Amino acid sequence: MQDFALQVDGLSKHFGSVVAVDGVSFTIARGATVALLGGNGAGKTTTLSMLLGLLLPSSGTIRVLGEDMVRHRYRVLPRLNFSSPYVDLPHRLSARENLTVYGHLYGVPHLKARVGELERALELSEFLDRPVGKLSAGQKTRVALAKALLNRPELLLLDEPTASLDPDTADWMRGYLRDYQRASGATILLASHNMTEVERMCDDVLVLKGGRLVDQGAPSALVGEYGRATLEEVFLDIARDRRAETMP
Ligand SMILES: Nc1ncnc2c1ncn2[C@@H]1O[C@H](COP(=O)(O)OP(=O)(O)OP(=O)(O)O)[C@@H](O)[C@H]1O
Repeated sequence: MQDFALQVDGLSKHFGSVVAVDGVSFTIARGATVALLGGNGAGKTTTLSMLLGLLLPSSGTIRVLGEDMVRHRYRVLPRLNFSSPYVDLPHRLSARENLTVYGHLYGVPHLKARVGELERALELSEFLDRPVGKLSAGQKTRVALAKALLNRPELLLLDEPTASLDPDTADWMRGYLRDYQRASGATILLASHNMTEVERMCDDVLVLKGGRLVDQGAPSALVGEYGRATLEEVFLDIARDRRAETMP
């Protein structure tokens, strides 16, 4: 039997009359790197929030690392982590204090050494002792990624992980995440609007539109299926409902 990091079945989320996620089902094998794609308002952040146990689904089931997320999320939460530009770290605490507080919350052993490891790996030294509220957007993103890696998660959920990074730092960060994934065997699910990033990092993509899963597959397979040269063009076809015109 295949070992899944994520098994999602019939997942929906309604906010009053707004249907943010509408009957989404997918599985992600352990060790895969998968992208959640979709235009603004497609339901990516809502889906990630449900996978993290931050939002309760209106219906459907989620199994994370084999555990039912609604009934047993406390069993599985120590084994995953996330970063999101929409979740701020406490502003008055320095980056080091933030990492230390979160490290204690996650019960990270040898915490000082782990923060030191991440400081070196993610090159945080220059701003580690500054208040997070005073950091640039890109520096905050790096601290948020360090926070997400503190407990060496088996499942890493990343919402636009490189959105505020300059192209050089973004490229380096992608390399770091790929190395982490290879060394640890972790599974990564990332929401991104950067198609080049997705083509470089991801084994598979899940495409959401209006809360529904409208397509999925390996980036190269989708590019071939749509008769396009890049994933960016596939994305535009899906966003603009051009699939029928491009398919034989
Ligand atoms: N708490 C809420 N109350 C009402 N509607 C909500 C709430 N959260 C999300 N929505 C709506 O649900 C839909 C999906 O939003 P979501 O944030 O998941 O989209 P997204 O794919 O992450 O978009 P983006 O790329 O713009 O970040 C949107 O129409 C949004 O307005």
